[in-house]
Amino acid sequence: MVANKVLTLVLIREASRVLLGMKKRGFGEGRWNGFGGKVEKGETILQGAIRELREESGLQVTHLDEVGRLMFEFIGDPQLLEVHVFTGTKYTGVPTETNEMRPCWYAVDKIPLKEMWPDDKYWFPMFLKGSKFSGYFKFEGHNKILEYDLKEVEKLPE
Ligand SMILES: Nc1[nH]c(=O)nc2c1ncn2[C@H]1C[C@H](O)[C@@H](COP(=O)(O)OP(=O)(O)OP(=O)(O)O)O1
Ligand SMILES: [Mg+2]
Ligand SMILES: [Mg+2]
Repeated sequence: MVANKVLTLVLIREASRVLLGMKKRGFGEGRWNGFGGKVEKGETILQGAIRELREESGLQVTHLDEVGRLMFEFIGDPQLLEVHVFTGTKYTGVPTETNEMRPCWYAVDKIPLKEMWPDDKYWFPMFLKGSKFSGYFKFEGHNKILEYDLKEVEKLPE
């Protein structure tokens, strides 16, 4: 058995806009996404989310809410990605471009779904209306979803 790779994804939200970043390098390069990355040894998943947000956007938060749990399988890779999606509305600092991300606010009705991971078009609407969601996506390469399962949930799995 291979342990899942645990990742975070943070979406900072205001009433009518969401902060996204253009990923400049590495996994998901060239796509708009939330901020996040690998959870490191010795930190909780929430601490990892807060740290990655600061490292990649310059924003500081003390609190985030977990709103989504997404599992990704890539054909040929036995390791599943377990992505914990968080959101927050209160922050300090100014979004700042980093080596990894170029931040930009997007109006909630102008989310650039065609330039995001293909799964986002399924779950982003759930996120925007304030629901919690849990999903699984099976990818062939980075562009093609072979199958998926997604539902709104009252409570995220443990
Ligand atoms: N299918 C998918 N849909 C999506 O919306 N976000 C995804 C995704 N698959 C991965 N992600 C997110 C999760 C996480 O925020 C990011 C991948 O982590 P990163 O490569 O950014 O890790 P790090 O920021 O730790 O990078 P390094 O510090 O360079 O190792 O992409
Ligand atoms: Mg990252
Ligand atoms: Mg990292």
